[in-house]
This record gives sequence, structure tokens and C-alpha cells, in this order.
Amino acid sequence: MTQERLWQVLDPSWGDPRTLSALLCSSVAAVVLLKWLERRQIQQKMKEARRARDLALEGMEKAAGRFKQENPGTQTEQILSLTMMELVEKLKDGSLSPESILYTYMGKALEVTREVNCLTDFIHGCEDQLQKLKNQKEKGLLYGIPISIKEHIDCKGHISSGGMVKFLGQVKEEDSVIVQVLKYQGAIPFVRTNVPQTMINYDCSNLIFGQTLNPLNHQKTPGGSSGGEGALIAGGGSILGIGSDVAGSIRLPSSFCGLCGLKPTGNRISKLGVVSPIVGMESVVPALGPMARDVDSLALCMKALLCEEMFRLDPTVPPVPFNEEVYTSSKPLRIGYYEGDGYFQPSPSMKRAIQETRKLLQDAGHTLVPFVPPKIDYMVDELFTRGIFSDGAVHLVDCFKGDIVDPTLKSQFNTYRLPALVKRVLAIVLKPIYPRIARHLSALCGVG
Ligand SMILES: CCCCCCCC/C=C\CCCCCCCC(=O)NCCS(=O)(=O)O
Repeated sequence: MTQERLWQVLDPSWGDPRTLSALLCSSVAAVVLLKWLERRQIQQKMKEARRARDLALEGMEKAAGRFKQENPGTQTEQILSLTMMELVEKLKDGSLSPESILYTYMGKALEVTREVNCLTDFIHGCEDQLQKLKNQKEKGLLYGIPISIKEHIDCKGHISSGGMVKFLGQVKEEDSVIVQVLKYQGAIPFVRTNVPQTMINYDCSNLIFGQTLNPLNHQKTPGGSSGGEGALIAGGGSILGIGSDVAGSIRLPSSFCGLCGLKPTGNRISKLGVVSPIVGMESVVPALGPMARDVDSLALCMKALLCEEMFRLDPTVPPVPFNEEVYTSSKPLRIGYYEGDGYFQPSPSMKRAIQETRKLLQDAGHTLVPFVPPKIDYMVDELFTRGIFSDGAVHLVDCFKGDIVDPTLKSQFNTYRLPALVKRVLAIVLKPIYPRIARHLSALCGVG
């Protein structure tokens, strides 16, 4: 149809067709321009956050450099080679000073982040905490131990973004309860570590701070979501870190980076002062927990955290201290294990690790009982996925207004953002061919 014919068909009462087409074109142009401006604004915010990170790390480098210059005899290599328990002992008997350990780890953490991009911030208040410790008579269980903190756990004077633009610019006025308790026990929080956007991801990338690499193999991810912690500790830049986990976020990076990690029982450790794009999670409870190079360090950290001070700061945490008697008991245990859960296919190396562990435990006198996890499909789809996304992922998707989705999250996010009706229809259509995908889509509709 020619343009002339089109003008003839259009009802003249609509107005001049030329005006109409001009209006249409300018509306499209305005939308494109607005989108472009919005994207530019988002990118600007990301750039500012990155710049703040770079400035903070520059400050950290200067402080570490100054200490090195003023204390040329510091045994850096020796300090970095000690286990956390050895550091604790040497700090206690005074043969090592908290500052020599803190500044040594600051220097090493900077080295590691240059290689794998695991740091998002330097906690400048660590130098105040150092001074405070010097004036304290009582030495806490973690006296003088530098500790790294996952990025979404609040530290006074810093932002907690979870890799999301929405949370940038909100400088926290208080330390989270866990950070307060760590300081109370004499630890020195000194750096914050990278996370994947939203933290609902097993990679470790966001568009603000970038992708974190695995120090054992740069072609691989350190895992997520506590991937910055995993990379930093495995690279030797921290002796102890705090991560969080609802479905593997401490355990996966610990495994990928050759570390030890513990996801405590939900509500065992206070989560007051932690940012998350998912609200609720009442039936699938996330937990904060330690990551380190050995089990003794995890146990000491748990012992330090489960104290009166935490129960006082967060009365919702059951006041149950660390059970030393159970932990140190050598009584033989009855331990259940499985090689595969029937849902996720374990790799041959995972199967081998299970068998090797089983054998070690049996040789140590424990009784090992194989079992098959019951109702696994129901557990994953109905209890886990529907539990986490009980609102049909509406709040999570909402948090992306004014943000750009990281490529590592895109396919996952595209499913979350589907309208509930589309998810429901797709679940019905796909059920006969892909029952597992159908169940997942149905669970993503949430409850109600
Ligand atoms: C009980 C484990 C079941 C895993 C089922 C996975 C099914 C796949 C469905 C959706 C993918 C969801 C990925 C969830 C990743 C969660 C990673 C994590 O633990 N993040 C920590 C969030 S926290 O709030 O900071 O603890």
C-alpha cells in the first residue's frame, strides 16, 4: 500500500496523518532516549561505586605500605604460613602483634584481588578496632584475627549492595550484629568480598564490581554466592571469612576453592543487618557462617559467635552456646550418608570424595549408614523453590527496576520475570515432555 493510499484509508477525523506519524515517531524516539538515559544513569551509579572501591583499596595499599616501611623486619612470609590456631596462640602469648598480622594480611589481600578481583571494599575502621584492642584488658576468643566479610553484611560507614544498584548509596549507620560480635571477640574486620548479583547464583559476578575468578584456576568460577570469600581465603589473603548460605552459598565456594565452610542451622547466628533482594525466606532459612582453611578455625569462630553478646544484641537467636563437650567428644557416632540424592548427578570425583570420607570415618570407629533422601522432587520443588520464591519472585524482579541484569544471571532471571499465568501455562504444556522443568516453573509461581 502506498503512502498516499494509506492517507486515504485513515479516517480524516483522526487528524492530519502527517501529524499522526510525526507523533508516533517522536514517541518511539522519546522512549528510546529515556531508556538510553536510564541505562546511562545506572552505569554512572555503577561507575561511582567502582571508583569508591578503587579509592578504598588505594587507601588500604597506602596504609599497608606505610606499616611495611616503618616495620621492615615484619616476618610476612612466616605470618602468612601460620594456621589460624597458631596465630591465636602467638597473639595470646604476645610473640606476634595484632598490627603485624593485620597489615600483612592487608598487603596479601591486595595482591590476591589484583589477580582474581575478590575485594569490594576496605573497612577503614579496622585501624580504629586495632587501637581499641590495644587498650582492652580482656582478650576475646578471636583477639587480633583479621577477618573478611561478605559484601551484603552491613559494616558501619559502608554500603551493602548485594551486587545491585538499588542498594547503592545507602551508607549503613550500624554494624550488623555479626560484625559487632566479631569485634567484641577481638576480631578485626578489614575487607569486604564480592558476590554475584542478588546472591541467588552459584557464579560470582555483578556489573558493579565485576567477575571474581578462582585462584586455583582462572578459567573457573570460585563458586557462589560467597565467591569473593572463597577466592580471597584460597588465595591466602584472609585467614577467616564470613559468608552466607541458603542453598550452597558457603558450601559451594568452599568446595570449589579447596576450603572448609560451615552453614550453621538457620537462626543459630543473627542475620540482623544483612541485605537481601528476597524478603521472607521463612521456610527456607538462610544462614551466615564461617569459611576458613581448616575445621578448627570454623569451630573457634562458631564458639566466639555463640556468646551472650549475640544473644543480647538479637533476642530472636536461641541462647544456646557452643557445645564444647559434644565437639571434643571422641564417642563413636552413627553418621548417615548418601552418594547421590537422585536429583543432582554427582561427578565421579564427588562420588570418590564421599567414599574416601566414609572410609576415613569408619576407620576412626564411627558407624556409617547409607540412606536415600526421601521425596527429593517434593523437597527441591515444593519445599525449597516454592519456599524461597513464595511471592512468585515478584519482590526479586521488582528490585531490578533501575538495574541491568548480569549476564551470569540472565537465563535464571528471565524465568523469574515471566508472568505467573505464563509460568502456569508453560508448566502444563511442558509437563509430559519435561516434567522436571514443569515442576520448577510451577514452583516459581509461589504460594497463594
Ligand atoms: C536444597 C538445595 C536445593 C537446590 C535446588 C536448586 C534448584 C534450582 C532452582 C533455582 C535456582 C536457585 C539458585 C539458588 C542459589 C542460592 C545460593 C545461595 O545459597 N545464596 C545465598 C543467599 S543468602 O540469602 O545470602 O543466604
